[in-house]
Amino acid sequence: MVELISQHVCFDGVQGFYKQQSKETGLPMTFSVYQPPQAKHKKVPVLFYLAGLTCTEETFMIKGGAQRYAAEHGIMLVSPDTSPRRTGIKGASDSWDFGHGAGFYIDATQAPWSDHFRMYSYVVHELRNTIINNFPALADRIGVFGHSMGGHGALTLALKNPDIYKSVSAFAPITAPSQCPWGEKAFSNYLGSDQNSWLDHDASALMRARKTPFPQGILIDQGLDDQYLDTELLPHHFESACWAAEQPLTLRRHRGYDHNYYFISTFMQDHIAFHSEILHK
Ligand SMILES: N[C@@H](CCC(=O)N[C@@H](CS)C(=O)NCC(=O)O)C(=O)O
Repeated sequence: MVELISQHVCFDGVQGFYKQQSKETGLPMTFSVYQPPQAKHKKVPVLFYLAGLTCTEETFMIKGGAQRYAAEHGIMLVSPDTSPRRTGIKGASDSWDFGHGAGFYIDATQAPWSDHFRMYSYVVHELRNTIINNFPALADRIGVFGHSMGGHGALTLALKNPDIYKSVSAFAPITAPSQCPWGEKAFSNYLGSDQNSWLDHDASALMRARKTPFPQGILIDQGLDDQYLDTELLPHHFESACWAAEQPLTLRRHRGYDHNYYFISTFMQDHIAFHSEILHK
């Protein structure tokens, strides 16, 4: 059962915040949905947005500036929280880049995380079914995008499920988590020390093992003044993986922009248009 927390008219559509008891995480999960005005009369394509470290289901809806463009294109927006909350796991709130607010869109295999930190199955299966069953959503026209940790989530979820996600893009994604401090911290705790298991959640490694998974292209925007560019994000790894996989990639590097939502909102219009063109075909 989906519980409505609040809703607001926005660009003639409806911005809503919801809560649902999750079977995957075993806890109540919050999520947000923007229904464009077209959804009053017909089912519309759906675009999932996965946010970054420390964010919630509100961050993108408040700061991304996406609703105006989603209303123009007739696209529904869905954004989950970035992890289960109030897990009771010791230390889960101690750091900003791991635990609560940092689910990394994977299913943890290691205790004590594995009971609740199941964001991959929650987003790919449970939340998707919730949206299809409770909102005017077209089940076969789903795209995914995200930022930073959520950019990693978008790329890996799409690469693992090209049958589900027809379009994928990202803002400043973590592209090779098995080779950066954020990813190493999360994966060693959630997945354990066997680094082979990490590669199944590493966008660059996944891309290298595929052949043109998204023939209509992938769009990535990256700020060149992003403080995490050379330590955590490493877009050149994904760029060379796409080259090896013959995957068309538009990777735009922007002088002056940093890691935050001022950067994201600047290029939001292009991302919504990119997804709309593929999802409406
Ligand atoms: N350590 C800092 C930075 C965390 C950070 O930059 N998070 C990014 C995602 S990796 C973000 O989107 N923050 C939310 C925001 O800018 O509103 C904090 O806790 O605020």
